[in-house]
Amino acid sequence: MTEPAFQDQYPDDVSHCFGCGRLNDHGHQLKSRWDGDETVAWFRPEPYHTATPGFVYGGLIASLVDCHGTATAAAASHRAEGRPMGPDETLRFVTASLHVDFLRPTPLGGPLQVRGQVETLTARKAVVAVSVIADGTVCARGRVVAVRMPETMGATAGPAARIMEDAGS
Ligand SMILES: CCCCCCCC/C=C\CCCCCCCC(=O)SCCNC(=O)CCNC(=O)[C@H](O)C(C)(C)COP(=O)(O)OP(=O)(O)OC[C@H]1O[C@@H](n2cnc3c(N)ncnc32)[C@H](O)[C@@H]1OP(=O)(O)O
Repeated sequence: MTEPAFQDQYPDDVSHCFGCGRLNDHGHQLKSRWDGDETVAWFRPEPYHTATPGFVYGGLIASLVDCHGTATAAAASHRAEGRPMGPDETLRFVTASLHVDFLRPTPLGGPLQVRGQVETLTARKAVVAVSVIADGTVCARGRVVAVRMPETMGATAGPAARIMEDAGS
């Protein structure tokens, strides 16, 4: 049986992210899982994710790197601390820094493989290297610095909570 994706184990209050939130009907709903010591996610860009005809928009690629990187940070922290993932037991990370190198045009049409490797991990911070691969060719490489989420960013912390409620999500 396939393991549930990291993002499917996030508690509701952090599941509205445009890149990966399972409660965001308008978002990408990226799903990341372990593959040995690395992590992997698959995403098939739609025709409307175009940069120039036939190629994927770079902002979408950055979004995939971002959400796969932060999810990898959360999962790696759980693994390192020997804590099971789940809605009551959450180590939450947000993006402090997002760097992407676009090595070659990314073809639109097939699935993209997004792979993550943890470079460094401390209690408060993870650095994750991410590759975006189309048909076996690495088209973009990124690096995400993910930091444990401040309490002030939770969904119940500000105006966002009200907006989400109004939107019915
Ligand atoms: C597997 C199961 C999982 C289960 C459960 C998981 C739960 C899921 C939880 C959550 C999911 C959320 C959904 C995903 C989100 C998607 C990603 C986004 O779009 S997030 C939005 C964009 N990001 C922001 O809006 C942050 C805004 N910035 C901040 O709030 C702060 O600046 C923050 C928290 C990033 C840093 O806070 P400070 O400034 O108080 O922290 P200081 O102590 O200065 O830094 C901590 C460490 O980070 C480094 N650092 C900080 N900023 C850096 C930067 N820009 N570049 C490099 N390093 C940086 C520092 O050098 C320091 O490192 P040293 O500990 O000394 O090694």
